[in-house]
Amino acid sequence: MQEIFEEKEIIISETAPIVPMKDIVVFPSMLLPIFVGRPMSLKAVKESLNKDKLILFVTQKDPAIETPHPEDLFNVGTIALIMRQLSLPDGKLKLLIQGLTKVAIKEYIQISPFLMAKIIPLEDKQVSEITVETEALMRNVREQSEKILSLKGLDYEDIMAILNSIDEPGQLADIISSNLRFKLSDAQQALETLNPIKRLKKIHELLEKEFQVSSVQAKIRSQAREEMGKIQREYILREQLKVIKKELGEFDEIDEEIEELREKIERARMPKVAKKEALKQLERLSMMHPDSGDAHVIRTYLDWLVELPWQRSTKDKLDIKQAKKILDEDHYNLEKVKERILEYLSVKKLNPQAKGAILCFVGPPGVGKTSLGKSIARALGRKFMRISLGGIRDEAEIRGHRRTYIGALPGRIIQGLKQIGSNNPVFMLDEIDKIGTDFRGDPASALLEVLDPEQNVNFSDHYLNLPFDLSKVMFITTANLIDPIPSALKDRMEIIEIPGYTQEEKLQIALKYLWPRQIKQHGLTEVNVQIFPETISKIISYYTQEAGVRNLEREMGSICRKIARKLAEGKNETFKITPNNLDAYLGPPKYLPEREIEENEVGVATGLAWTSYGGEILRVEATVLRGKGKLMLTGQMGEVMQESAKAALSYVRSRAESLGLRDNFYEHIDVHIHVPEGGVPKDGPSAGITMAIALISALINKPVNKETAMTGEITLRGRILPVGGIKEKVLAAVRAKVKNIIIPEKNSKDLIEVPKSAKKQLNFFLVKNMDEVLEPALGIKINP
Ligand SMILES: Nc1ncnc2c1ncn2[C@@H]1O[C@H](COP(=O)(O)OP(=O)(O)OP(=O)(O)O)[C@@H](O)[C@H]1O
Repeated sequence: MQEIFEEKEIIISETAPIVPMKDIVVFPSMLLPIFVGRPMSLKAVKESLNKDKLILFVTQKDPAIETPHPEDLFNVGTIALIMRQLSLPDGKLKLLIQGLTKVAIKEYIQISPFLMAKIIPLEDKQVSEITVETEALMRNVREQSEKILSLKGLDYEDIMAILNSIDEPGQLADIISSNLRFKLSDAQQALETLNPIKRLKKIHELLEKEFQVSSVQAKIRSQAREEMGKIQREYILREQLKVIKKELGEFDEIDEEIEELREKIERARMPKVAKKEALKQLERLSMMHPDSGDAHVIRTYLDWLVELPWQRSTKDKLDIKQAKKILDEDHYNLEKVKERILEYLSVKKLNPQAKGAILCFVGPPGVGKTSLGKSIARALGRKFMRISLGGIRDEAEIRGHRRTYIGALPGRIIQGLKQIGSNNPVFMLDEIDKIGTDFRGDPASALLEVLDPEQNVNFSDHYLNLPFDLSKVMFITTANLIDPIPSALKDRMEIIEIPGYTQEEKLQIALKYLWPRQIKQHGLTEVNVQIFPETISKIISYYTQEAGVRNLEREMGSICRKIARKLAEGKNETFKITPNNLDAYLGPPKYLPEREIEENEVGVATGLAWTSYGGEILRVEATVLRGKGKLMLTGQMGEVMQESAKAALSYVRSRAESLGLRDNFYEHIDVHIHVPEGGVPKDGPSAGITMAIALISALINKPVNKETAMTGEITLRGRILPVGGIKEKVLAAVRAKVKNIIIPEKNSKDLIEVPKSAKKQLNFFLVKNMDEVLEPALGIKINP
């Protein structure tokens, strides 16, 4: 390269065309090949070739810019001579260039079609003498370069020969910079430093840093190589073993099975502990007789491990508007519940890590608890899984059996997750109010571990004997009644009550959801069959008696089946289902509206009960017989109900005088209280005031107003305490066509839940104590 300078003196003109460089800083002493492809650069090269073959290479501040403007370029670059050029088939040019001198850009005189600038040559400062210090610096720099090049595994001998031959500090710095590809900004800074000693010092620093990075890089590379080597070695050995066994005729299905399991373990993306355990068990399996019982146990265990969705999740859709649309599409009304679900999803959207509360839907059967769960899963884009906990008494149902048991299996939670194949489904646990406890452990406490966000990250199933992360699962529980839910579980859940539907609500649900769904499911259309709202009302009153709509849907299903058959038999007409021809489809009515009492009777009071099937009318009968002060209670009353009857009697005794009874009236009589229907067990304190009224009516021989229904717990002193299920009870009172309803004053807050249409049909008496009940029920007033 020296030769070029000597052959012909090069005069650098005042202007130069510019080629912007994306990823390299060109130094004066560099001889290097360059590819030019951008249109602006090709034009600049053409200009230079037409003139003096000199061209200015300036580096871009940001390599990502495709068409740089002056402000995108550094201000100092290197003028180079194009020594050779070669056109490539793709239109690019390959140049061989020799860096000549640094220049600073004074001003741009042209921007398009290529950049051109006025330039001022920059001279390095003179170094008068090479001091000992400089010499030492130069040696250090050479040594470091050698180390780095060798760490990078490059062929360094030629470069070192050049570096050793240079004794000018500035030139040494440039050659190193051009050969050791520093970061662009560092290399540019070196280019701009005109003091050669300072420049070399800067290079020294950069080399030091580079050395450290290269050492670490080399270490990582060798570790990776070692690791790969180990895996490859094992693989090769195993393959060889296979071949040898095959040659010897020993390779059989067992080895193949082990290999297959090993591959499955590798693919199952288990956490480290689980994988370690799986490989351990696989090793044991490979040493066992394949038909032994133990081998079978291990095989089943490994099958479970490899098929569990350890890391498999579905992606959540958290579009709240869309979720609302889906919930509305699937369910009529239920605004409160939907609102709560949307809030839950919104929190999830803002903070995906949030450990949301566990929702618990409580309500009678057929009110849509399960189908709400399904809608939530649909709205979130998750899978849906449902298991029923009704009647579970054994803890192992939840947590699995230890593997030592014959036929042991994981618990239902792990089973469900395997079945569904993702670790974040919406998981519905039905009938949480019906789990029991006995000598086989306490399933509720195992459930606590499942539901508690603090613990379920490491849920341990006895069968797996390994922690499984349940924290991504969205658990929803359902129950018919709140009270039987174990309180520790209740504390961890957010209870959302879904009370029964009114007649009107049922009608709307039937018209908008159930009927269209049924006709579609049976392959019918609106053309084949028409149903009238009055017909549906008749089905609701005469063919079903429920708080939900499940039986209603079933009855509609049977209508559709009958019509489908007729159509299939060739009857091509439009079937109109009217209240009058309903019998032809569903047979005679199954229920007649609740019996109305013909006239006011002595000793019969109308109470209101709340069962898991909704509200019901409850007639309480009391009779006074000659006797010795005995209290007889019949009609399968539970303990609480019996105590409540005793409290009612004690109240009557304490108010004997005001009621016009003798002080010791009870000494000569027996009292019998009966609650029909005798075959059905009943319990709870809410019939307290009803029993008291029936009793007083029998004692004072005054009939009870048949238009009045009542509910409330009574204390010994006649105070009236609030009771549950007010909405259901009010609805039952409306169905029974009574006019007045007596409820505890403390229950007034629950009336908000009661539909307005129902409230309009009743006179409400909100009472604080028993004395206030006497007037609407018996038409008597007593002094407090
Ligand atoms: N508000 C509603 N809007 C539309 N359909 C409803 C509504 N409520 C209930 N349903 C329908 O009633 C049927 C029964 O509901 P679902 O099976 O969800 O009841 P459930 O409350 O889970 O009962 P269980 O406690 O017995 O499991 C479903 O087909 C459901 O779609």
